[in-house]
Amino acid sequence: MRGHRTRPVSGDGAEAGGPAHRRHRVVVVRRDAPGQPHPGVGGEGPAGAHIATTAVERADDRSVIVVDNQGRTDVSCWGGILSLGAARRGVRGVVADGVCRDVEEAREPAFPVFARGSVPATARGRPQQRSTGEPVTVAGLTVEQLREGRSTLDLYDFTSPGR
Ligand SMILES: O=C([O-])CC(=O)C(=O)O
Ligand SMILES: [Mg+2]
Repeated sequence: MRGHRTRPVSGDGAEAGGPAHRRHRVVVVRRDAPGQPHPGVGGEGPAGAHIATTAVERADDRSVIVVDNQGRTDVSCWGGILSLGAARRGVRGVVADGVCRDVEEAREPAFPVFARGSVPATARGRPQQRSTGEPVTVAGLTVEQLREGRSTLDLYDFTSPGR
């Protein structure tokens, strides 16, 4: 991701991965392209939840949240309230293919935010969240959320010991 201009905006970058022995899962958020408002999937459209709040609700201390805002830099896709909510749930960090705001509000909970930079412009009333939990392509990489009961070994077709 660094090679694609995503950089640590808040927190110690080394913290985002956490201890190597822990199994992390990824909660992914996909946003619509600029100028293409989406009617919403599963109640997450214009009348639905604010950006990434569903991801925060679904995440826990094994989670890294990935936000696909298609590299958009004119409006944020992550902010201080989201950082606070995610930090309280123990989320390990967020990687946003876009920009964030309220960077200083992520510092106090020491919540790691990786983004393309920061911008003051709120996401409120701007592009709408399309879905949570569906695969996304971020900086050329497809990121898929692990389903309950699956481990990273399954992604490589390895069999977990004892199965
Ligand atoms: O509206 C936004 O861009 C998000 C925001 O400020 C926050 O989560 O605090
Ligand atoms: Mg804010």
